[in-house]
Parts: sequence; C-alpha cells; structure tokens
Amino acid sequence: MLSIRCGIQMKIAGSNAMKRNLYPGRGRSIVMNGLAGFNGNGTPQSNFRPSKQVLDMWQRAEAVCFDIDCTITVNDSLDLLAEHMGVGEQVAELTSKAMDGSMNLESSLEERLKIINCKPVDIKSFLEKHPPESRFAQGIQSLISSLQSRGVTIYLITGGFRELALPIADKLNIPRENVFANRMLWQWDDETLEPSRLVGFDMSEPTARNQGKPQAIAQIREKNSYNSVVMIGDGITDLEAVQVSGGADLFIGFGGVEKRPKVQAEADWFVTDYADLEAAFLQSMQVAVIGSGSFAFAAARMVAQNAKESSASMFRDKVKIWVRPGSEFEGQSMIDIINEKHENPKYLPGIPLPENLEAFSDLDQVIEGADILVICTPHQYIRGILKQISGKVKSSTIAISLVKGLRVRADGPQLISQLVRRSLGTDCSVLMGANIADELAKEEFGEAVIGYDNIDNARILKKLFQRPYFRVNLIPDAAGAEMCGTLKNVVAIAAGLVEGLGYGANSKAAIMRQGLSEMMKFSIRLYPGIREETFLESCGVADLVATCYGGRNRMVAMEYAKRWLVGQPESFDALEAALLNGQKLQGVMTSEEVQEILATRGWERDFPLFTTINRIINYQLDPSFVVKYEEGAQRPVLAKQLAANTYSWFPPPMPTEPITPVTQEPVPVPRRAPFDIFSMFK
Ligand SMILES: NC(=O)c1ccc[n+]([C@@H]2O[C@H](COP(=O)([O-])OP(=O)(O)OC[C@H]3O[C@@H](n4cnc5c(N)ncnc54)[C@H](O)[C@@H]3O)[C@@H](O)[C@H]2O)c1
Ligand SMILES: O=P(O)(O)OC[C@H](O)CO
Repeated sequence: MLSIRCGIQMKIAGSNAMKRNLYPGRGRSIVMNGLAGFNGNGTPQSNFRPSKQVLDMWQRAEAVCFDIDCTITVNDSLDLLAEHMGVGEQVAELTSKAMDGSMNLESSLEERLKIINCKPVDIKSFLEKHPPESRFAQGIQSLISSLQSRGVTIYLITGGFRELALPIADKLNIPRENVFANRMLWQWDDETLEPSRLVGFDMSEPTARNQGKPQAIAQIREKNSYNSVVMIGDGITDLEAVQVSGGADLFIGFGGVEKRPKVQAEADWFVTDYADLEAAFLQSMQVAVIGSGSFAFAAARMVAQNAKESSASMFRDKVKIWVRPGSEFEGQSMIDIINEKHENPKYLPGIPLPENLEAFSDLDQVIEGADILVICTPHQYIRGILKQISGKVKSSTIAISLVKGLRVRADGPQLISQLVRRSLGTDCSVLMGANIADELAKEEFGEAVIGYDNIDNARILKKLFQRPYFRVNLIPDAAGAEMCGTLKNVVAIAAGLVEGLGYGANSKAAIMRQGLSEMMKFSIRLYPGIREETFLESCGVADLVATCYGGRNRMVAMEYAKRWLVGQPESFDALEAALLNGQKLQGVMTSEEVQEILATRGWERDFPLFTTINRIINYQLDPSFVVKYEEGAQRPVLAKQLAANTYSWFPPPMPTEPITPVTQEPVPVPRRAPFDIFSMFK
C-alpha cells in the first residue's frame, strides 16, 4: 500500500494582495534601484561602485539571505540533478524561463520535477558525484564566515529543494533551520518505510511560488527583530525580495555564476566577486572609544592613526571618543579643545592628536552604529556607563576593554570583560600590557597582549591597535591577561611604599617577586583555566615592572610613605587629588576588592603581601610593614575608626585647601627610624 507524506505543514495565509504588502511599514525603507548602475548610454555596468548609502546598509546588515544559486557554481542544483538523470537540456530550458520571469515558478517547478522523476537513491548518488564543496562559488565560504564572525545571521533561500540545499547549508555552516526551500513529496513504501518515488512538491512552502522569497524574509523578520536584512541573488525571484514591503532592505545582485541583465540593471549593487563584498563589509568599521583619561587618549590616538591609514580597507576614517560632559581645561570646554586644537592639554599636553579623532559629550552619539567599542575608563565608573548603553549596542559589536580592575558582587568577583559581555551581550576581548600612557602617546616602543575568547574578533582588534612602535600579541586567555593588569596595581602600591621608605633595588625586587607570586596564585585559584605562561607576557611580568617603576600607583604610594616618615601624613585620596591632576588611582580600590574576596574565602594568610598592603592603605598598619608582610598579615589590627583616634600618623581628612604636591617625582627624604606604633600590641 502506498501513501504520500511530507515533513512540514507550514502554511502561508492570505491573498496575493496581502502577500504583496506583507508587513507594511517594515522592511525596505528607501528605493535605491539604479543608484549608480548605469553608464551614460544606459548600459548596466558590472561591479558599479555602490553609493555611500548602499555601502552603509551593507555594513550594517544583521541578516543576509543568499539565493542558493549564488553559493554554488552551477546555476541551479535542479539543473545539475537533471543532468545527472540524463534530462539536462529539457530542464535547463524550463529553469531559464522561471529565472527570466517568462514562466511562473510554480508551473516550472512542477514541470521540471515531472521530467527529472528521480528516486532518493538518485539524489544520494548525485550528491556523492557532486559534493557541495566541489561546487562552491569562489569566496562564498570566506564571506559567510566573515559575516558570521561579526554576528550576522545567514539564511539560504531557494526555489529549489531541501534535499539538495541542506548538504550545501551544512558545509557553509548555515543552520538547517535557516534554510527556506521547497520539499519534495515522496511516495512511501509502507513495507520498507522508505521513500520510493518522487510524486510532486509541497506547495505550501513560501518558496514554491512567485514572491516566495519576500515571504520567506517576512517570516524571518517576524521571528527576529533585524533592523536590516540583505538579499543576495542572481534571479528575478531574488530581486522580488526588495520589491515587496516587509521584504529585504537591500538587494545585491551577484553575477559571479550567472549574469542576468535585468538583475544587473535593477540591483542596488551588482558584484561578480565575493571578495568585493567581504572587503566592503569589513571595511569602514565604526570605532568608538569610551573614556577620556590619559590612557583612553593614548589608545584612541593609535586607533585613529590606524583608522586613517586603513580607511580604504577596514575601519571608518572618523573615530569617536566620549568626553565626560562638563570636562574643562582652564575654563575652556575639553570637547572644543580636542576637536579644534587636536590636543588633550590636560592629560597628554604637547602631543598632537589625529584630526580624525572626534570628541562628543553625548554617549549615545558615540556608540551609535559602533562596530568596535573600545572601553577605557577607571574601573569604578564602568558599571554606570555600561548601564547607560546597555541595549543600545548591536550584538555583533566587537568590544575590547582596556580597563584594569575588577568588581566584587555578593556572589563573587566579576572581571570587567565579563561585566561588558553581560551588560552589552557582545564579545569582549582585553588589551593589557606595560603601557604607561604618556610614553605610548610619545610613540616610544612598547607592546601589549590582546586576550581573547573569539579569535576572529581579536585579529580585527590587532589591526586596530598595532602600530610600528606598538607590538600586539594575541593570547587565548582573556581572564589571565585581565587579572594580571588588575593585580599589578596592588603590587605597585607595595613597590612605591618600599621606595618611599628609602629601600633600594634588592628590597623592591623582593616585593615584586612576592607580588607576582601572589598574583599568579590568586588568579589561578579564582579562575583555574588561566594559563601560567600568561604571567610571562607583556600583561604579566612586563606590566608589573613598568608600573612598579613608572606608574601612578607607585608614585602616590611612594609619596605616602615619605610623608609618613617625616611625620606629615596625607591620605591616599588627598595625594591622588594633589598628584594626579584628575587621573584615577586604581590600586587602592583594587586592594579593597581583592581583600573582600580573600576575607570571604578565608585566604588572607595565603596572601600575606596583598593582606598587608590592604591593612596599610586602611591605616591599620604603618607603611614599614610592607617589608615585613608575613608579620603584617598575622597581626591583630585595630578597626579604622579606632586607629584614627589612636595614631598620631593617621592621615587627616581630605584637606579643604589644596595641598601642594611635594613634586611629581618626590624628592628623596633622609631615612629615619619609623614610629613603632605597634609596640602596644606586644
Ligand atoms: N594611564 C595609564 O598609563 C594606563 C595604562 C594602561 C591601562 N590603564 C587603565 O585604563 C583605565 C582608564 O585609565 P585612564 O588613564 O584613561 O584614566 P585616568 O586615570 O586618566 O582617569 C581620568 C578619567 O576618569 C574619568 N572620570 C572621572 N570621574 C568620572 C566619573 N564620575 N564618571 C566617569 N568617568 C569619570 C575622566 O572623565 C577621565 O576620563 C584604568 O583602568 C587604567 O588602569 C591606564
Ligand atoms: O600608572 P598606573 O600605576 O595606573 O599604571 C599604568 C599602566 O597600567 C601601566 O601599564
């Protein structure tokens, strides 16, 4: 006994009139046909230059639908199957009629299937003889993988059949649920329970009829809130995708397999080589920088230099940077100074900024359309900023955090890159290394690592940051790199104290060694996947050396110790304000965050240097304990309030008058015996 089955029951409701206006108000909003597609005598040109509007839409595509015929070198798999079945010529004639619009698609399909009259076993042998990978159009795999790596969703839409389309989709990494195709209807043998003979096709599929492609796109849009959908095809039925409201926003004609004059004439953009599309897509990525401190500007400077030099290939010329509203320098708006004088006199005086770096005070304006988001603010402000932009950044945006710091929540620590991923729903790499801002801005040789989860994004980011004077290595350990950058700020406080107390190179090296060892132990205990070799990269030992010798944490801590030695104590907050001209110290706050983790987990004694530093910055130990950290971590300590009333050296509250910085590089103070304030505990 025989019966007919079909695997899917999708129904397209509505009259033809409805189908022509599926979702009024959505889909293509501008009519661009023929924007630049003709030369003077009306002949369509191949590969005409797209207008900026078309290019912009292509670069912002969130979903790209390919007609299957543009993915393989034979213009229709059905034709090839027909050839395989020995009826090639007859079928090819009907295919052309459907493609040039002279025959209705439905009838053409029906006729062609009748002629082909294959069995499942024929399809199997056809696929063995013509595996998809042997037929791919040149550049299709690379284009699809580039689009996917940027978060674009790929669909395959074909008036052909699933039996032939799915193997192609599989090889192109297109999920099967993203394939819209017709279904063959088989006669099933109830004894073998296997399909035995082709009897027709399922007419309820949108792709079975004219206007099927826009209907498929309308279904896609109904399920996904894409702002921009692009159709790439080579036939009249593909062109329909933009001729119906609710369909695609942009039609790109592809002539690399088959060139049809009507398609070529009416496409918004016509290409014969996928490499052009790939280059144009990757080209002109919009870069936005959030942050306006010394490092944010040093990094933005490199990024803008690269954007300018590579504007013909990858990044958009203009790089946007966010400057906090109200920021001023000597009574003048920082935005005006940066945009008119191309300098940041507050943080990088005397260093010219590229003219293509443009400052904005409106955060929304900065992130609008950003393909790459460089995040570089002091870590204490990052959460507030991410809250403001959450939901406004597309998920394909490539984020990179330059922030050194972490966050502690009730349920444990959170790296800034994790916070970014969670808040924005984007990938987030990190750039970490021995990178003192003003040295970098002066173009002194340096290096950094980009720690990544997504290698494709990291490669793009390397192109954005690497300069002849700045070498970037990629490492697959974002958490390790970030922990290095974060924790070295605590060790730099220790190094500054040691120096401020008047000790020499041996003592400082000993403290740095202990610091590095605690950095490694702490990072790996928290994140066991972190790699030990990461600590030997620029983000690890090199950044530790740079910060402990030339950084701001070291400078403020050194001043703190010196003032304590001479009996003129000042708080870390006061010294930060006096010495850093608006820049922010990260080590003190990071020490508090690290200590919260150590205390919660009962790890304090395993990390004696970290613990001692935290007690020193909380005025519970005097700075001399930095070189007696084992003892410092074990001592009973006074509560902060009690300490304030007990110790003569307890720093006074923030002064109302500005304090005069001793010097930017504090002068050496003669050594003398530190106060033995802890004798009371003996
Ligand atoms: N400066 C360096 O040499 C350097 C090098 C590598 C990494 N980093 C890291 O980069 C990050 C940013 O450092 P930076 O040097 O660019 O900044 P910074 O230390 O110069 O701090 C100044 C910045 O803080 C911002 N700011 C001040 N108050 C704010 C508030 N209430 N809300 C939001 N922003 C506020 C200012 O607008 C300005 O952008 C930090 O995590 C730092 O550790 C710095
Ligand atoms: O000046 P610091 O101490 O904040 O350190 C700056 C950078 O992190 C050095 O890589």
